Amino acid sequence: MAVERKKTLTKEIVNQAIADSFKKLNPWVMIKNPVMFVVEVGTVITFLLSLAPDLFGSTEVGRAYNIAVFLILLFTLLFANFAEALAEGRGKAQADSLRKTKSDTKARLVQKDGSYKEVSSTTLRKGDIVRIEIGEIIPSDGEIIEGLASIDESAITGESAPVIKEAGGDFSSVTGGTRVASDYIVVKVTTDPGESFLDRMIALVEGAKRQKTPNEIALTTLLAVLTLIFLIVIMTMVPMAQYLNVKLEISTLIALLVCLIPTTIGGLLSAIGIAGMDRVTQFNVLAMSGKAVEAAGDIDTMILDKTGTITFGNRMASEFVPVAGVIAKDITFAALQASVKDETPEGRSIVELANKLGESWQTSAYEGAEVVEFTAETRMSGLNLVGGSKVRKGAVDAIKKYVSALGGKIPNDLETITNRIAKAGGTPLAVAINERIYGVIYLKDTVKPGLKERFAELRSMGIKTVMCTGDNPLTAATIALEAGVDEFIAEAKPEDKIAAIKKEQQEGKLVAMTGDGTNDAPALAQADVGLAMNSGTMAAKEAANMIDLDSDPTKLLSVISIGKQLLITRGALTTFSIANDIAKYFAIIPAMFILAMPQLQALNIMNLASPESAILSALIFNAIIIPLLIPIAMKGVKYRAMSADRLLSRNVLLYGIGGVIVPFIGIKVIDMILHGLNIV
Ligand SMILES: Nc1ncnc2c1ncn2[C@@H]1O[C@H](COP(=O)(O)OP(=O)(O)OP(=O)(O)O)[C@@H](O)[C@H]1O
Ligand SMILES: [K+]
Ligand SMILES: [Mg+2]
Repeated sequence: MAVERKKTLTKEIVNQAIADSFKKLNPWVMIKNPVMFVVEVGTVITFLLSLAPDLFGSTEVGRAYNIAVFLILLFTLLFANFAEALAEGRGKAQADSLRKTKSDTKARLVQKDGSYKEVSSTTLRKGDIVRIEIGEIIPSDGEIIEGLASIDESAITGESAPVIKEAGGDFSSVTGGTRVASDYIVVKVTTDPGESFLDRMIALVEGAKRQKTPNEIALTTLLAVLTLIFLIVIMTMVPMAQYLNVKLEISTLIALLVCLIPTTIGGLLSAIGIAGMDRVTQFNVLAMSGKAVEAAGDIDTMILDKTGTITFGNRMASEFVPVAGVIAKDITFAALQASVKDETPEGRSIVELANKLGESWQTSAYEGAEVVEFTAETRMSGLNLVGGSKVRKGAVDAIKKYVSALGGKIPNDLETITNRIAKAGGTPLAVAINERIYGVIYLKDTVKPGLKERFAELRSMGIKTVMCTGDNPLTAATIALEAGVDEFIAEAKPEDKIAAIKKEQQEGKLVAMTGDGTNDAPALAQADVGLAMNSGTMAAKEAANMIDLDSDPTKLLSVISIGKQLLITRGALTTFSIANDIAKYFAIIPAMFILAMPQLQALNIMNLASPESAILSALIFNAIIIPLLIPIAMKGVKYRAMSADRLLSRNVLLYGIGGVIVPFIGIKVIDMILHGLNIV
């Protein structure tokens, strides 16, 4: 396995994170986090005061006190940086291992005259044609235009079982860096250097292009405003204290400010976001943005495509059923004619079955015939023969319409045959030559196992599942029942899939869509969360904002849990951070004013050893709470499937009340230790 994804924190990652904690002290980096930037300014000022205590006027505190405040502030910064660096660490390690996969490979470029030329994979551009033989690494992303091969994708998916890829249809895309395990393929390159799937994956896991999510930006703004308010409050204390004849030391004011501004959440905020994205990657899902992961946490409706998503999508012809008055040989031959030029897996399986039944064809007989390719729009395909005959096969309703328009009659038993196939979950394709319907092709597909239980889980979370398919209503109903989705939409064209999503969105709902085909691409782009199957087409993968490397549609369930967990963790630690202030008030304010106003003794409920001890204890608590909370920030607050209201009240209670009580105990304990050690 080339990618070590399951590995937790290694010694190297921790060492690297320690080094990065110092690098991140760079003010240009720090200014992106206003709360910690204020701490950094305070650190610089107390550093200067440690060198020259009288720098800003006469003082009564000693140099040692200033040095203590400076060091605690420095550690506060380092702890916050460490949290972020640690969260980034695992992704960086994974990116390094992916980069090894990307190392320069040789490519066999197919030239205009059909001859081969060996070139470096880094020179390949969009539109180039390359041939890859058994055992070789695929040099770039592309679509197979010739051949069928099993591909070992373990380099990117970590999954060792090879997958079959072939020209035509929804399983034709290959990824640079994967290996051809059998046969050969000819591939048309679809990306220019530097823009490949692997490049994007590396940038993603490394967090190079990580952008703050709207939620994160909103919270950062709120924290910055809180910081500003506390800054103003503390500045107005100075004239007030002068009036009361109390001397307020600058280092004490800075300590107070740092204790009151939300440093806990400010220090952990980006670690929470990065770790959330990393958890998604652990599940073999590539999320292009944190925004998509957060949106997943709030999803109301999930729309799934059928073929290739709910089913495996390797639809194979299993039977040709003639309508009354047509002999078996004629329907078989009609089906064959309709499919000789159809490069989709469905089309090829029809040709194979016809061959097996003893029908063959001469290529020469079809020279000059006009190919009518399958589209999701027409839901038909076929040939216009030189003699003028038009052979068609396709979705039964589409063929019925086609034949009726030509003045043809619909056979009486067509419905019975179609219903039998559809009720078994198969896809019926009607076959017609001109205005006459000959019979039906039975295409078989298999529902992926284990879907029912997982959709039931989604239901218990209050999420509705809707299957949206191009297939007929009866097949759709059968598969919907077998898979356990709540609703289904049949005979859907690409625009109907978009319309279904828009309708839900207009009702104010957040919609997730999973799909694999080119026809799903617009819908994947329209959805708030678009999850493409890795087995699917490039178009689908490009339109989506998440890709499941295991091609499992229920993977969204894990992403939803992670999204919810991310939102809850952020909320819980914000609550905790702000609730902490109460204890710090009671520790510091009495300590600052007690000499001038003995009445304040009543506020000194914590009974701390001395004013200095009170301030330093609060500041130390403020610093060490950051590393103590790193495990929660990284792992996330445990998420249990329950209603949003219960979840909220539970967390407010736990982290709100905990946030008030914990620092009282913590500060008191630190004070006792400092006093016991005779430090203050
Ligand atoms: N090669 C083909 N030639 C003719 N008709 C086809 C062919 N492939 C599929 N069809 C018909 O067209 C319909 C629509 O196909 P499309 O690929 O858009 O959706 P689907 O595969 O049925 O469902 P989904 O959207 O869930 O993947 C199919 O249900 C089938 O009836
Ligand atoms: K604080
Ligand atoms: Mg599909």
